[in-house]
Amino acid sequence: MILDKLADATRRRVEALKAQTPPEELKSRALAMDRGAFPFEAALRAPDIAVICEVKRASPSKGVIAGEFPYLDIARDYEKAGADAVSVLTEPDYFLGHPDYLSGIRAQVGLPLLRKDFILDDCQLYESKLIGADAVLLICALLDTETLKSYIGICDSLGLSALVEAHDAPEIRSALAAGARIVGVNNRDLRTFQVDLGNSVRLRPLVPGDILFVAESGIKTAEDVGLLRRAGVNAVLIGETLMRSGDKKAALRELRGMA
Ligand SMILES: O=C(O)c1ccccc1NCC(=O)[C@H](O)[C@H](O)COP(=O)(O)O
Repeated sequence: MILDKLADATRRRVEALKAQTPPEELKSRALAMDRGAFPFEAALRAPDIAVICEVKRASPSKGVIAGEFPYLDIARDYEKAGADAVSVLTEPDYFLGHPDYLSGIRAQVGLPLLRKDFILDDCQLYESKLIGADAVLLICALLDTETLKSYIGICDSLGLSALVEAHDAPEIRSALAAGARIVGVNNRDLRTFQVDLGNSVRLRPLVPGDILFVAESGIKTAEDVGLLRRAGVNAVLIGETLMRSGDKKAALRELRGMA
């Protein structure tokens, strides 16, 4: 299954990161940074459904999405188009991402930034803070409840928000037991790559109203966003649809049903 391959590749990157910089040094440098005021969470509490726009070059399900990849222009276009936050894929092996994409975007874009990667070790949380992330993705299928809880605690100490991703009811229960303040439901089944927006709609009632709910993956039209808005979703995370659009502003207006 793809998650096993992603986890194996991540473990190799974690070893390389630790060989490059001792974990204690990563930790002390990250903790010395300003903690901030959790801008990612604030952005998701928008009056209408918030849109997190993703900078995504390739994916395991779709292969290369963007042959040309002017990631700074893409992120700046998202900001000009009225995105609420930007998600940046930094995973190099299957998504052709890089941590430098996030730090480069941080230098030029004022929106809250989500680091989209596969976190398996606390040193990646410190690294995420150091490269300029405001939020990280924690995936229930990769982390047990105790580890999620511990990582959310580290995120809190750094001023990072944690988007805790679930795909089914047991994973939602694990996310909530770990203290997640933002739960993301992935509409893509990572075993089959089948997308079903009904997954977010069905799981929405399991998450209390004071916890932010993000619907992730496979969102293509204003009708999709409307369905999720009516289901009480706080935010949508959209990658491929926006990446394939030449006019980000028009695409975002269209998705929000404002065209
Ligand atoms: O996108 C994939 O193929 C994928 C495969 C395995 C693990 C994660 C994957 N995607 C990460 C994401 O969460 C999406 O990039 C994000 O939700 C946006 O999805 P989309 O709008 O469908 O590009």
